[in-house]
Amino acid sequence: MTVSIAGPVLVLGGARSGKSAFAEKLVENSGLPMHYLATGRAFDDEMRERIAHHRAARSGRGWTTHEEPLDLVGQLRRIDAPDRAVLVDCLTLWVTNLMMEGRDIAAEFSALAAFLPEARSRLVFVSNEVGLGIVPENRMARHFRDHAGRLHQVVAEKSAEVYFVAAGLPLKMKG
Ligand SMILES: Nc1nc2c(ncn2[C@@H]2O[C@H](COP(=O)(O)OP(=O)(O)OP(=O)(O)O)[C@@H](O)[C@H]2O)c(=O)[nH]1
Repeated sequence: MTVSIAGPVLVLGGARSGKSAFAEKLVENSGLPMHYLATGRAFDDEMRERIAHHRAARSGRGWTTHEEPLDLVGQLRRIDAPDRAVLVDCLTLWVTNLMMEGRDIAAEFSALAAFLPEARSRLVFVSNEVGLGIVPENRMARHFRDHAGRLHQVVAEKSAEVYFVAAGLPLKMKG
């Protein structure tokens, strides 16, 4: 059964919540050509292994993979096309990469917000909800948490559907 994706979709959740698997299922059920845009970078062997595992799990299932750690909006524009689904995994790693490179975070978020209503492809964004714990002691972690929270609000506002996934169970929050 195909289930259409009406507009941008945001899938939030904690680590190992099952958010990526749920987002992949949404895209696979759309019946559209499937593009996976990874923002993650392999900094060490453990991350290299995780990425290899994800690539192996997607292989043979019809996914085209793109890797773009920084220029998310540029890459979304480059691959934008009607009748195509694009899964972005994940927004929090994008924020991490922008912070590490000292990029203008507000300008990047505005560019994404401006692109969303123009997008022709069906977009599904995965992101980590990192704002539920105690206030981090470290300044950079506090900034990261604030940026992620702001970005989620921006994307949620422009999304047709928003989900929160915990323990593998999706809770629909919008749409
Ligand atoms: N560079 C690159 N990164 C990838 C690729 N496939 C997956 N990733 C990254 O792997 C990350 C997810 O890895 P995990 O840490 O295992 O997943 P998780 O977010 O903790 O767990 P879930 O809640 O189940 O999604 C994503 O954010 C992607 O950016 C790929 O082909 N290339």
